[in-house]
Amino acid sequence: MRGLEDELYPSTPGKVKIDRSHNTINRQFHRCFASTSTMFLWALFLIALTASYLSFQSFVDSGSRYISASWGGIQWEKQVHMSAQVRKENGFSVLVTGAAGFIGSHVSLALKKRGDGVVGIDNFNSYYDPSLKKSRKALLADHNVFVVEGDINDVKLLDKLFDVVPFTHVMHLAAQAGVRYAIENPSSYIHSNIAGLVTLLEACKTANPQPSVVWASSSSVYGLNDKVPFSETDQTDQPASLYAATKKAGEEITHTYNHIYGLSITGLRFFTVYGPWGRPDMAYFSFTRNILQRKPITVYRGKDRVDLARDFTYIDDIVKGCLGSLDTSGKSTGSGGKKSGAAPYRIFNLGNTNPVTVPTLVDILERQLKLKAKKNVVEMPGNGDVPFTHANITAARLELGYKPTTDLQSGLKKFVKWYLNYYGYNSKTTRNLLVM
Ligand SMILES: O=C(O)[C@H]1O[C@H](OP(=O)(O)OP(=O)(O)OC[C@H]2O[C@@H](n3ccc(=O)[nH]c3=O)[C@H](O)[C@@H]2O)[C@H](O)[C@@H](O)[C@H]1O
Repeated sequence: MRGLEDELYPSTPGKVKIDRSHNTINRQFHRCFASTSTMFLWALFLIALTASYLSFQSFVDSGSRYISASWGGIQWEKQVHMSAQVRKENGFSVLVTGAAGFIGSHVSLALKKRGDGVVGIDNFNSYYDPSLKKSRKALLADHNVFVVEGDINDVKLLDKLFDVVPFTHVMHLAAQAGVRYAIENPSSYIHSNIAGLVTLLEACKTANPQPSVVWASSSSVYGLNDKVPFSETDQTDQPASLYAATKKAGEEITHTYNHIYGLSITGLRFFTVYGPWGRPDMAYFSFTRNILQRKPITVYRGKDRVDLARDFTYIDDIVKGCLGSLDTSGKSTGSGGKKSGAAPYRIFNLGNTNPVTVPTLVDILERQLKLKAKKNVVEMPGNGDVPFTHANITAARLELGYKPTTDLQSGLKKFVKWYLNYYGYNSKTTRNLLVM
């Protein structure tokens, strides 16, 4: 008699026995029934296999975008405490979101250096090379800044952090950045820039004491505005990208939390920030990489062959603007989720006030790298870009003491120096590369 295992597998070809007994019909019926149930079992097995493969894939995908690292425990709390320790009179304890990001890591370091307590949070997503984020985290760890691996959408984590540390300020820099990537992955902008923002504001509103919040808006909110330079009072109701729309929505959402709960809010409209430890997705960074690797770069051009221009702003100037914002933010007025008076609501441009065209950016890089770029000049695709940006910084100058001091040439020099060093273009190799 064949066992269940035998029924699951077909007989060896060429070895099928012919059944000649008088019970043939009965046996054939059984055999037929057995082969149907075999097929059914196989089908079930395949469905289960496919389902587990798909769920494993989605686990891997989501895991690589939002690494859900574990947090909590005595040791973890100790690290958070240590990192939040204030080392000067009237210093702040600041929660920096997006601390392993470009601007976040620079701001965290500057705060720590002047004696404020800093705790970072970052989800280390894979929008660009997470190893660069890990290196920034390591750099911060060398300066006693602890970066918690977690997502700002994690309510329990935020509650825990506010439990452990009575943060005086939140510097909210975590976001899905990038103007053109929104075409590819719109939901990531909603996840970080809308849902994440609301989750964070909920935690801030409930915290006791309520922290003052300074957060990253963007020059992109000016969208199709053509009145130059861009002032904070200009219209911002014509965003050109989903990224810009989520940042504009952020300005409205933060206003609501200021109005209802008395949270002190300062929104900073950053203008194309660049510098060492920068973002690989941005033009100055990817142009440098491609030029060094002798790969072509694509230079976008506006209608009627007009060059695109940006008010490129150096990271150190932006850091000063962020610190100035924290220093002047004023207090939140609410407690236990209730407002007890009006709190400041402010928005500032942080730009350089000196727009430079993209071809000029390329010229500067060519000179500094001593290499010629292979340029493909194409018309700007309609995927969210705007033709130019130019900041009016009067308000920031008056209220924050903001005064940018680094022009594009000097800033790029520092960036290129960092880039060559970080990516191991040692002096010998670099000398080989520095041939026009
Ligand atoms: O101020 C902001 O709020 C935003 O600044 C930044 O956006 P952008 O000003 O668009 O910077 P970036 O991508 O470096 O492109 C610069 C120029 O190069 C052109 N560009 C770009 C890529 C390319 O391959 N070719 C090209 O010509 C391109 O057409 C553009 O003219 C941040 O990424 C964004 O997160 C947000 O913070």
